[in-house]
Amino acid sequence: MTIYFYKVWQPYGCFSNFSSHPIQIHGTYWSTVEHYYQAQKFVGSKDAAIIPVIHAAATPEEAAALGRCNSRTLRLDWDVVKTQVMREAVLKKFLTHTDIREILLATGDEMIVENSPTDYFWGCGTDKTGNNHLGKILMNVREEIRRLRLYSVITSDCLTE
Ligand SMILES: Nc1nc(O)c(N)c(N[C@@H]2O[C@H](COP(=O)(O)O)[C@@H](O)[C@H]2O)n1
Repeated sequence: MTIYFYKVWQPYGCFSNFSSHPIQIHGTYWSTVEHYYQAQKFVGSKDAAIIPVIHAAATPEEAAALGRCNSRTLRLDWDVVKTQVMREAVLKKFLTHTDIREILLATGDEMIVENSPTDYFWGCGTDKTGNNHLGKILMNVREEIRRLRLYSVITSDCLTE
């Protein structure tokens, strides 16, 4: 059975990048994956001054609005790197937070889909034909964590909180 998620207050809301699960990447804490992802759009761009503003945004909605403002210039390689940026942040989120890691692992091999009515890149869009890249990343991260868990059993290592 396909697992659909979108808003944080709906079933599987912890899979949303807007969920309140902070991450630390390259020594900096980010309130949500969405804060980190939106800020990365401007690394090395002439509008990089917006990065600390996005970092300090009170909500992921505010961070997204800042990052989506059309008058700012995105980094030149954004379309090339954005999927990798997202994967790194989503992996970090599920390695950091034990409770949601267990929820992700408990989905077994089910298909996971971001049920966004508007986004045909990260989600499936209103007619379900979208690319669902966020769902694909979540399934890939699920596999990666299973691999790491197997490795930790073999080596008696631990996944750290
Ligand atoms: N508007 C909105 N509300 C939510 O609750 C969402 N989960 C999303 N989707 C996320 O938006 C991000 C993509 O942003 P850009 O279009 O690249 O600026 C990504 O994190 C989606 O998962 N949108």
